[in-house]
Amino acid sequence: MGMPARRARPVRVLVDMDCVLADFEAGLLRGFLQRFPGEPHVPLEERRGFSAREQYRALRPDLADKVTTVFEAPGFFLGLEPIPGALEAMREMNDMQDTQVFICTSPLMKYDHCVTEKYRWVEKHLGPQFVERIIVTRDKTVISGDLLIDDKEVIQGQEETPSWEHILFTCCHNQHLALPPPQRRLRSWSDNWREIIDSKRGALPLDPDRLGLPQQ
Ligand SMILES: Nc1ncnc2c1ncn2[C@H]1C[C@H](O)[C@@H](COP(=O)(O)O)O1
Ligand SMILES: [Mg+2]
Repeated sequence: MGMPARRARPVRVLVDMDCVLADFEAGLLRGFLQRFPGEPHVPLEERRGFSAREQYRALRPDLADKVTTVFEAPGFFLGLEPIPGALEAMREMNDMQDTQVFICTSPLMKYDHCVTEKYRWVEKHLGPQFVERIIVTRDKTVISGDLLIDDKEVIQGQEETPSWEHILFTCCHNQHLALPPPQRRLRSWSDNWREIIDSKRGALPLDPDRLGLPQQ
């Protein structure tokens, strides 16, 4: 008998929510302009850095609290528009063989509306089967997966070497960043996310069922 063949493990993909599935940045700007007309604002093409709060603070210190009131307000997260192509990609990914999809999102520290509305957003746009796939955590490094598709340029936490490869999802605030090799980007949901998932399959053990090998 040779080495026992092990059953294939599915590729596990963790997909961030804000700026990857739900258009946080467009919703924030729209909400800010409605709530504070006449105040200076940061157009999307001028956004730099993950924290909108810090960029508004740099524009004028009192704007930091003003912009924060927009995303802490009831209805903000539920009202976000889906990122183009995101819902179709999630459904297709979820139907792919040997692929597990989870939505991995961080709540605001002021979580009152945010957490419930994230669940309601997923149910509204993707349906109840995806509600079962939601992981809410302030620390994504302790969640195990093969890929994390996320717009935040640096993802840190308790685990120094997370199991996943971080794929940077392009968003207005990160589009100008030059990534250190070998970090990869997904430029939009029209970009080749299938190829990125498939690139992880070679590293996994082979499935004896498919090869006609004896099972353990
Ligand atoms: N671009 C952003 N600016 C400020 N705050 C943001 C931004 N994107 C997301 N957030 C908030 C909303 C979420 O509750 C947390 C974490 O988001 P995540 O997409 O899970 O990193 O921060
Ligand atoms: Mg995000």
